[in-house]
Amino acid sequence: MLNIEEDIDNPQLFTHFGTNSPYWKITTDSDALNLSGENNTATAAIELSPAQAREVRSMTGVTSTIALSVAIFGNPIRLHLVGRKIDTWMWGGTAAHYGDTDAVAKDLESSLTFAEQVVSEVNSLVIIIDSAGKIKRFNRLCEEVTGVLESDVVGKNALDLFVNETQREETRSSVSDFFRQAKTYETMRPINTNKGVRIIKWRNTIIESGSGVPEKYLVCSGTDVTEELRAQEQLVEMATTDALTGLPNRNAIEEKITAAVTAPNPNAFGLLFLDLDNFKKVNDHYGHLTGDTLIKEVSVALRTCLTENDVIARLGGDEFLIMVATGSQEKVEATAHRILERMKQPFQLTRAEVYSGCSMGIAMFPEHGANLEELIRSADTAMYVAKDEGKRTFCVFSPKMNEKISEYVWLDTNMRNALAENQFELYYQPKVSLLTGEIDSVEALIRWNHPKRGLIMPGAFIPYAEESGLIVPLGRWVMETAAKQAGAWKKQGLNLRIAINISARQLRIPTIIEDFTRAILSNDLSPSMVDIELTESCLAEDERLAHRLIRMFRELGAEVHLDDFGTGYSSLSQLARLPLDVLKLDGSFIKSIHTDAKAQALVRSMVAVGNALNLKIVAECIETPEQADFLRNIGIDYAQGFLFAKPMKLSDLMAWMPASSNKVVRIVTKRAS
Ligand SMILES: Nc1nc2c(ncn2[C@@H]2O[C@@H]3COP(=O)(O)O[C@H]4[C@@H](O)[C@H](n5cnc6c(=O)[nH]c(N)nc65)O[C@@H]4COP(=O)(O)O[C@H]3[C@H]2O)c(=O)[nH]1
Repeated sequence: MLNIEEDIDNPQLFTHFGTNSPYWKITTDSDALNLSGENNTATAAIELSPAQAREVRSMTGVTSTIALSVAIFGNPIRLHLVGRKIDTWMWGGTAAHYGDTDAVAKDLESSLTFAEQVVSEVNSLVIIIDSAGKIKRFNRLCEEVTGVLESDVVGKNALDLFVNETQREETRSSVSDFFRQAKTYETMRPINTNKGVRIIKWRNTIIESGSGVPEKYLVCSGTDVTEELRAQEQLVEMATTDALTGLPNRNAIEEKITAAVTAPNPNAFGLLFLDLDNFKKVNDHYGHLTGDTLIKEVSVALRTCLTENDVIARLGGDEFLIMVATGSQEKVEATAHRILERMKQPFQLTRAEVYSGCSMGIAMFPEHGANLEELIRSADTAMYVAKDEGKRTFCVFSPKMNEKISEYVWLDTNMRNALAENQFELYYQPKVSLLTGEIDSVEALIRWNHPKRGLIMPGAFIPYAEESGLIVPLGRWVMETAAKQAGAWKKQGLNLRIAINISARQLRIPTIIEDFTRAILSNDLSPSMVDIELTESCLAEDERLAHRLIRMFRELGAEVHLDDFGTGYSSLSQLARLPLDVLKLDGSFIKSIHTDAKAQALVRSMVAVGNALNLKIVAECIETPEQADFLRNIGIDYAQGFLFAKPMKLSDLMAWMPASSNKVVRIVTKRAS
């Protein structure tokens, strides 16, 4: 271990400078070696020979030692200088005189060399700069990375050399703050390297100089984090981007919305929840690849309808969320209109040209939600209402919509139990011959006896059952119950046909024909005892499927009736193609039939169509004898309505039949098995 105090054998330095290790410096413009004590208390200029001065000036930026034989005020002394090149024009360090000078100097030099080697070889960029921003050290890695040699940069301003102009002033002030506060800190800076601009993470620490004039230095050790940052960016991008469309994903837009609503003075904005209409059909029909292409095309199209301040994200499937950067509801609605207009144009996909409408819900901040969850829920609710209102439209949220949604939630939980707990019941409404008054058949109409709510009519739950898929088990139950009833009547000697309603959604059940056949056979019936009522919407959804199933029902012996005729869009040619038995005129035409000439003309033309196609015609919702007379006079065969009988429970129907001799002449048994 080095003990400087004990090794002193010459008191000269202490006598002159008040210290055994005065500071030394030499500049480019003079060969005098300047020695000075602590706080410049005592100074001396020692003339060196040109060779000695050259030797001192050969010291590099890396600290090293040299020994010189000089005289101080005439007294010879062997001085050991420890120091380095400090500036482009100055060298400096600490001078000492030791008894075992060579050994000590060697020891010191090897420690310094070791430290220098560490600085040089360490796998970090190391730059040491002084409080004026001038470079003191620039290690090997810095040289490699920048292609600049240490000897060329020592004494030059680090910021001017390596920090780009835009960041220079900011960096300059943070460096001087740093010298003032002398705390270690980390910073990330782009620097120009021979591989282009790289991002370096710097750990900056202040150290006091160990030699020469006491000075603070900034030691910056840096690591190239460009790749790491890039990887992080990629991760962030993956976590916030929808892979299919490249749009922001749910996380990304939710973050934006949260930031917008939690800002100190939040601005009003609109949220637009968008869901494609009939996307499932495209997927089912053309396959998922085409479905994906459609989603991509739609995302491009949607962007063209937005301003650059709006944010659009794909939430998944065919759902998009748009944050419209305006506080005005009118402007959000204008955006929705633009989208609807754009979506009227077809999308050209590889295998097909596809029209894809959309339904949208709008929620405004802060009126329709104070936070992310409320806003998205409101926009989503409004979107569902838009779907419910016939799709290809948008709705602005209103609190009333929540009632509708809570009704859906109620239906969802209660309908599932209702089937298991036998709460459904079939009512029967007779269809009579207008000419004879005979009962032709009955229509089975479903009712729900809820233990608390009482009797619930089908209009209140069938649409929901269709949407949720509950229509599948419910429809099967109707089929089985109606067949069982027809079987029971058959056993009693009463051959009364029952018509059941089948919705468009039910036609898509692959086992529908099988279910029908099983219901008929297990009740020892012929299918001709059960008729099928389909609405025009069944034809609109998938005409080919409807056509095929109608044929199959008829091959089994069932009659197929087209319900609510006149309300849909069946063309004459379409009607002519369908193998139907009966056209059932919609009740809406009947209401004013005996007074309104327009309604009369319409009904007459529908009757003409029916006759031309050789179809039986049934009119529904007959409430007055005048309506019945008019319809009879224009040649309508059968009718159904409150005038004859309301839909009745089984027991009421059975009670009504025998006592109805003034209304019902007799029960007809046509095509009975
Ligand atoms: N104002 C008035 N109304 C009359 C008159 N005569 C009959 N009605 C009503 O008109 C509707 C006729 O049934 P729909 O057109 O098949 O229309 C049915 C049918 O589309 C559907 N539905 C009923 N039961 C079932 C079922 O088991 N399955 C399916 N999928 N749908 C059903 O629910 C709709 C409504 O059924 P309901 O409420 O029972 O309403 C029935 C019936 O009660 C009348 O003179 N005046």
